[in-house]
Amino acid sequence: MVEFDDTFRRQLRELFVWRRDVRRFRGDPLPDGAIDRLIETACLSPSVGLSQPWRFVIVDDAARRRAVIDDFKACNTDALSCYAGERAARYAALKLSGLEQAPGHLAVFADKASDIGHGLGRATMPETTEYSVVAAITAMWLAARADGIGLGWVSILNPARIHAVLDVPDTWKFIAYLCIGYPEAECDQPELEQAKWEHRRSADEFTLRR
Ligand SMILES: Cc1cc2c(cc1C)N(C[C@H](O)[C@H](O)[C@H](O)COP(=O)(O)O)c1[nH]c(=O)[nH]c(=O)c1N2
Repeated sequence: MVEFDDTFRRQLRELFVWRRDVRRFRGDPLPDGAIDRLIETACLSPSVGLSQPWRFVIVDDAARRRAVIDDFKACNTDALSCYAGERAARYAALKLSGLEQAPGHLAVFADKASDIGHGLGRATMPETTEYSVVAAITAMWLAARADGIGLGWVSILNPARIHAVLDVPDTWKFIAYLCIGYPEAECDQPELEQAKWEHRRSADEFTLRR
């Protein structure tokens, strides 16, 4: 039986507070096998029916990385055009990916066709496949931070384009593109909060009692 003491609980709380979405990476590379170890930890996550629908693609190929960066730039330009006035100026000033600097690129997909888990839990809620993959990404995000490694989630991308660039099976649904590396700085406040784009609100605002 494993027990966790107060010191551990305090540190775990600190891990949640200090986990960040990282867009600014130092240039130094990750140790050999670091991404594989994060994937192993992510694979301990809960999944609907134990379906383990997560599929990981470590992207090392320079041409594929370049294609992803180009897609991000195109999508980010489109996104900017949806804002006007002061909000547009604020959006334009945000740094919304570390794709160019991050030593590690990792794409994450959900396999919608896998029969692992024999369909348990998915009949009325097929989207639980994607939820399971997001649960794994969250675990990886925290595990990375515990190792001093930063992770940045990029969703300003065209899923069909990423699918084609990475040449993965049609049944895989694109969930996330992750930049991984050592952060330039540590902070206990989201970067979007520092940039005054949005602020973190209290849990009361999101909690109903019935
Ligand atoms: C599904 C999803 C998708 C994205 C993100 C997150 C998640 C959960 N986030 C990161 C997001 O902006 C960040 O989590 C919040 O601003 C809160 O900051 P911390 O994660 O607490 O640092 C994110 N950030 C970014 O710079 N570019 C992006 O495309 C995205 N996309």
